[in-house]
Amino acid sequence: MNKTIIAPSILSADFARLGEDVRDVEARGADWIHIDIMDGQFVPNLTFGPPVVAAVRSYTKLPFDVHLMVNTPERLFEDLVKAGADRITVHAEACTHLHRTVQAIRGLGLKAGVALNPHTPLSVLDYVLDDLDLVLIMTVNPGFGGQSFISAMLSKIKALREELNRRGLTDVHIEVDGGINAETAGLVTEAGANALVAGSYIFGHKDRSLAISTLRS
Ligand SMILES: O=C(CO)[C@@H](O)[C@H](O)COP(=O)(O)O
Ligand SMILES: [Fe+2]
Repeated sequence: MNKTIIAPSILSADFARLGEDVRDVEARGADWIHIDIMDGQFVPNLTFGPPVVAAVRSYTKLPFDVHLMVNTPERLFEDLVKAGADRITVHAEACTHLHRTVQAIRGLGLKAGVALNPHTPLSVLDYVLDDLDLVLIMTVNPGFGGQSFISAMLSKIKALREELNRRGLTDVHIEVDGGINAETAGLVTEAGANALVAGSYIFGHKDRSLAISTLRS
């Protein structure tokens, strides 16, 4: 895992021209498309569901990295597979049976991730870490784009990287999400993150190619 993965979050795209915005960030060097699904329950905001994911699928060949900020996420899995999702990340805080939920994602042939809110300790992953493809460390409280990075998350990223190394799990991605920009990207990669989600920084930049290459470097 050498190259840092850049995943623009379409929460900050223009929803009236979502397909074109997704095509545009692919052309400008993005690696994954990060798709935030919110239910208005687990988080106060409400976005969209599988039909919108399916509608943008034909605009890009990039992997769809779906971040589910919903309660009982299992109910969406089959529709997300049909819509063309490649990776599904659920919140540990939203799953009563996290191990079973992770197995369900993998059972459908997708990559499985677990996200942790800023207050959630890494220890909730102790008995599931070996079954994951990705851990998403939230660097803001989930629900909205454009919030400020919580710097206390740097020690959490570092501790996770150390634990993954200790277990020999060098292929597990550490993704970060929230407040990632030209300043914070260096801090999180230094701490051990290798996949960076960025919404407002990329979609709000007048030169998206430069925004993506800046985050990657
Ligand atoms: O999951 C979320 C927010 O809950 C994100 O993926 C946001 O879309 C990140 O936005 P920025 O902080 O990069 O503007
Ligand atoms: Fe997200």
